[in-house]
Amino acid sequence: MTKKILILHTGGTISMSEDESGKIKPNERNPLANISLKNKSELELVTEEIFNVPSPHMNPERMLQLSLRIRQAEAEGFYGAVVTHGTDTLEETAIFLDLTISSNMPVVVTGAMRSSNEIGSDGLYNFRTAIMVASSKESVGKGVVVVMNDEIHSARYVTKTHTTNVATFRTPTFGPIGIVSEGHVNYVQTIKPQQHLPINYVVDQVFLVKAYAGMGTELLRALNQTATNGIVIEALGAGNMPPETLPELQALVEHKIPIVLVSRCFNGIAEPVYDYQGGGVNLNKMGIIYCRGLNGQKARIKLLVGLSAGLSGLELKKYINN
Ligand SMILES: NC(=O)C[C@H](N)C(=O)O
Repeated sequence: MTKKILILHTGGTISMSEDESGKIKPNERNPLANISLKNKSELELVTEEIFNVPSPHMNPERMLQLSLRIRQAEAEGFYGAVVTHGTDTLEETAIFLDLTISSNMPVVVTGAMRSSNEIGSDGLYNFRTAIMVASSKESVGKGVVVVMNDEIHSARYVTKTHTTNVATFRTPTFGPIGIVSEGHVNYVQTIKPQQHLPINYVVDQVFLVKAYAGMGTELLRALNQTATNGIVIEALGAGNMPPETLPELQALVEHKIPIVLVSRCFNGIAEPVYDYQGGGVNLNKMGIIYCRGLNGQKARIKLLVGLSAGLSGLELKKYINN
């Protein structure tokens, strides 16, 4: 039976090319139109250019538009979906889709580090591999995955780790969930299921701040406003903050602005472990929410999705904790 795969192009280097001076620019015609597949007769590719933007131009409204299109695709009989995307914010869009699409349909996000006409361009290759993964029966029920450089990563934990290397996408702490080799899709691990919130609207004013040695109250005070819906802090080590920040953190908690804490460390999980002034035990008692295993930019998307679904108080805490 022919499998229908929805291809959603959003832009990024995968759709760009290099000019004579070596500058990378968007194209009128998407270079991925030239794809050739081994099992073409078994697949029907339906292509839509939903956006044509570099990924620093992505935002939660566009992520929502993508999510809504994919949710509709299942009802239209699609077997799977492939999203091509710029790599700079790919991990944010991927987790947004993962948190907001509740179906078992395979959804694969991919991109490229080299534009279409550069030597060693990885765009067409990643695109073809992504289609292979999206059409594999092994991918059903795996949630949203990111496929780059022959690796399959969960949308939840994958992150961009290098500015230019084609092996930039990595999953710190947990590793990839699978690989593609010799045309075969191999999953090697499954990750914990999570709650899906199929939202239809997104809130704004959710901020991300990084902690540093000697941090004071200035940045946090600037965010202590009625318009602020939530704050994610990339805290120190296992989840600690400099003591000088405590009065302003307390003021934010009193103003009922949700504060979510992750670690600024590349590996590991933030947890309330240390019982000193500014240590995690203190922060947890104050009502600051710990988010396990996500990096700052992903925790921000999770907080934004939770708030957009109308969660607050204990419900929000439970959602973020899991
Ligand atoms: N490799 C890439 O796709 C980077 C590009 N700046 C983008 O995110 O759109």
